[in-house]
Amino acid sequence: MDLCHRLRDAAKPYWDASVNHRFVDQLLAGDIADEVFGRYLVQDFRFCDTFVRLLGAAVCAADDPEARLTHARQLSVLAGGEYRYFIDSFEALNIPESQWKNPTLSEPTQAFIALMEKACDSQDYALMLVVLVVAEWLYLEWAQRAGNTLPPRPEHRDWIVLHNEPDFVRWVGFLCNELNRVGAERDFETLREPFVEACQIEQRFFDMAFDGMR
Ligand SMILES: Cc1ncc(CN)c(N)n1
Repeated sequence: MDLCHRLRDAAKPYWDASVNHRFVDQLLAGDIADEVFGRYLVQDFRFCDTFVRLLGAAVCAADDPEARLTHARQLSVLAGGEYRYFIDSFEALNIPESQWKNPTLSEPTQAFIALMEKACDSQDYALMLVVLVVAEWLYLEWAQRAGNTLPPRPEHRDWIVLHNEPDFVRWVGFLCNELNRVGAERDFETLREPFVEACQIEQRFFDMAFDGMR
């Protein structure tokens, strides 16, 4: 079994709970409450801001010119289509700028930002890849649960498609190959710990969307 699959196995309870979370069930069915989805998107917009910093740090830390360019290309996706998605969705959900610009950060948002900043500050490419792999591979797995019929509302449908379209599949494949490559010589425990922590936060992030709801 390759390193990424060993890491995923080590985090199995949190990984599976996230991929099969009721948030995902309701998003795929298109019947997620606007209040729940809106709360999630406002927090996720803040997550994505630090995620951009993490990708920028990976551009600096990567040990291979081709890998640097692949990370740089993905930055343009975040700054382009994904940014547009957030702005359009805030409008569709009637969330004013005053609410999404400076929200109070939820506990899992703070925890994820702290984990990403720690990886940035470490200048350790393998640690950056651990967080990138969890964030992207776990999202690919839940988005691949989508069947042929996607929900009709663009804010639901596009969030799924952004995470299962062919370019995203290739991006996740690249990240996993990179972690398998640069993590091969590393002590497993030093990678397992942040990997499991990131999976735990992913689960709490979906939980948070239902805060105050039944
Ligand atoms: C919390 C979280 N984790 C992962 C992703 C996918 N980039 C995201 N948008 N938000």
